[in-house]
Amino acid sequence: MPLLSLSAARLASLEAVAPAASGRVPLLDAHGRFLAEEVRASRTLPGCDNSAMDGWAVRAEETRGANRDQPARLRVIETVYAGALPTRALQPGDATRLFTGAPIPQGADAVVRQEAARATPEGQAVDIFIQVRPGHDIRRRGEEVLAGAPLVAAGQHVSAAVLGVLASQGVTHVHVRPAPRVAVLATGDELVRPGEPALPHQVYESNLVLVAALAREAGADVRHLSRARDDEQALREAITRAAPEVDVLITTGGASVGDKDHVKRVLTSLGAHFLVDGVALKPGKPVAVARLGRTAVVVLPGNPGAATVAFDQLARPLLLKLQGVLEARRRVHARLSEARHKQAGLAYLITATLEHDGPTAPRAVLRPQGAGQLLQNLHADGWVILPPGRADYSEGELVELELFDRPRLQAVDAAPAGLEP
Ligand SMILES: Nc1nc2c(c(=O)[nH]1)N[C@H]1C(S)=C(S)[C@@H](COP(=O)(O)OP(=O)(O)OC[C@H]3O[C@@H](n4cnc5c(N)ncnc54)[C@H](O)[C@@H]3O)O[C@H]1N2
Ligand code: MOO
Repeated sequence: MPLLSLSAARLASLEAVAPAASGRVPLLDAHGRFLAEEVRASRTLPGCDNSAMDGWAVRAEETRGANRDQPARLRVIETVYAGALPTRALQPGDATRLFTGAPIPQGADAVVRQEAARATPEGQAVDIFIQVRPGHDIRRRGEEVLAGAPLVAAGQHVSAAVLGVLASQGVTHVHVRPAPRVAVLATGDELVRPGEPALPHQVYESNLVLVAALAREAGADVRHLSRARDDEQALREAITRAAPEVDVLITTGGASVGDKDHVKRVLTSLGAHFLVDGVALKPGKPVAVARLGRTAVVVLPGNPGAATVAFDQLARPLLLKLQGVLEARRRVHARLSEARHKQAGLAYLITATLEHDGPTAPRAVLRPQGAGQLLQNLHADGWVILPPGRADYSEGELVELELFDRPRLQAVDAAPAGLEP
């Protein structure tokens, strides 16, 4: 199979999965999932004009000219707490004592907070020390949202903020799709389990925890972590054990062309159907995506830096699609901090930090890059994308940077045709 371009590989790999059926769950169980439905406001909020402060409801015109030396004296006709209703309308010269959240009585058009007034000892009257305008310290009915307005779109991540909004509407349950079940399998004879002694030629196995955490960040339920030797039989057994239990099996290592790189061969012998086998991408070129029975399989290269890029570009979209979500990262233009030479036929993704140093486009400061390295990923703002078709880039040249932060999320079925995932 020839190397696919990154965008072609993305589209091809998304064919490996379809969104799971959604179910209705209690609000808190939806935390961290993605909404499978649009939620509209069923209530207008606030539901009525109410006080933003503890104080007195007044007729604003009756505070004209009031100050500490010449307060406006008003008669207090009743006290209203949040959750109660006023029973009397304000007539000229009246005020109602009320507390934050209490409904505004008829006839009142402003609130004076209690620090700007003083009640007489018996509480029958109040001296107002400030002049207020109509609307002062009143939260207006509907100023937050009107019944029927869209609140949260399908595909949105259910954060604490989203849950708060839904609860404020009296919602108890929402539709979400279940977390995709994931297994991660690391291969490599040179790998040593963290915690055990490692000689200089040996490597601590770090991809299991790395990939499991990346999968969780994409909403997955990581069920199964395992390791296998670079041995066809051991790999066959490990894959056969893990795959049927999960929606997505992610392997790392043994993906390339070396004598001990058996993963793709073993998958083929088990009947896997490859949708992607190699991408014009660096790092991450050997990545593959296949279907093995009902399980999608993503074969990541063993180099941790390459595994990170390949996961981000192919496994993450696939996990999100299972949850009904299409993610589009924001892109900005930035000036390259240094010249770069690359292989012309490949797209390069290089971690970078953005530095805003003036009125022009920000600088993309490239992190030291190596497919085997991970430190480059710490504190990065995104990937600089150097597309295929060119080999040399000069310092200061404008390039595109894909930001990790605040991607746009949409429901898969709501995505307009032609939007590149
Ligand atoms: N002759 C060629 N050699 C290579 C090619 C090629 O096209 N022709 N491709 C290169 C590319 S690109 C990559 S990326 C690597 C990845 O290949 P593998 O997936 O087969 O990775 P391994 O050989 O198993 O390991 C590579 C490297 O990563 C370390 N590693 C592996 N697993 C882990 C782990 N779980 N935790 C930490 N580190 C791990 C391993 O020790 C190796 O250093 O192949 C190139 N070769
Ligand atoms: O994917 Mo490899 O990391 O390009 O060397």
